[in-house]
Amino acid sequence: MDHPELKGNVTLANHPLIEALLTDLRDRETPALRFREAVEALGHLLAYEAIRDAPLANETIQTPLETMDAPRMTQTITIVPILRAGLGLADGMLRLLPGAQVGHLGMARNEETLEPESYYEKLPTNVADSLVLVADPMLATGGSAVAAVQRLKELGCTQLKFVGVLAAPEGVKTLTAAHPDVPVIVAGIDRELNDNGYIVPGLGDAGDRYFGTM
Ligand SMILES: O=P(O)(O)OC[C@H]1O[C@H](OP(=O)(O)OP(=O)(O)O)[C@H](O)[C@@H]1O
Ligand SMILES: O=c1cc[nH]c(=O)[nH]1
Ligand SMILES: [Mg+2]
Repeated sequence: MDHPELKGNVTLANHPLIEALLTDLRDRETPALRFREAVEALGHLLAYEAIRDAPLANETIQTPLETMDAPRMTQTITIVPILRAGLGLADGMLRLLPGAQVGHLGMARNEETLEPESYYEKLPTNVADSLVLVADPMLATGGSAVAAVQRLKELGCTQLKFVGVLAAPEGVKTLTAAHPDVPVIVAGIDRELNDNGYIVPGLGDAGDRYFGTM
């Protein structure tokens, strides 16, 4: 499928593993345990894509055979899940980036207005000096992602990326228009939003399916 929103800073991470995991998430028959595993595995794979351009610095190390200069990642990374659904994605990302720090932003979408309402914030004091990976599986209207990035910019963050699983074209457009400097990495872009602000065909309510709160 052609995705006109795939331009500039938007990456559709494609790999057979990613596509198959996304199908598991979409399938209404997928049990909660498998849904959680698949979200976490996608966090792992999407983090791999998100740090593709991370800077490296050489360090002198000793192999069992000789001395050599070898690259290490030097950048501090902060993973910021948007609660609740971002938590599972962030867990998978952390498995790939065990040295990362984690900040939390609590946001709930008002079911009538579809506007995000902020209810919690806890971020590392040095967040502004780090590469911040905002994690939320769903980019629907884009309201939650725009507000999260806005808040992180208010705190001085300049290196931000949004990592998501499934987006609606509307969400991609809104996020990239509001924050053209922020790369967006997603596993899928669906057809549209329905009248209730759900992504279709989609996967339903990610937070409810992950936590079993249907
Ligand atoms: O792009 P938007 O239109 O803002 O919608 C996306 C948001 O909606 C969902 O969260 P929700 O508010 O349902 O909270 P939850 O994760 O606690 O279920 C999802 O996890 C995103 O945060
Ligand atoms: O389809 C959607 C839209 C917003 N949030 C979800 O969890 N799913
Ligand atoms: Mg929800």
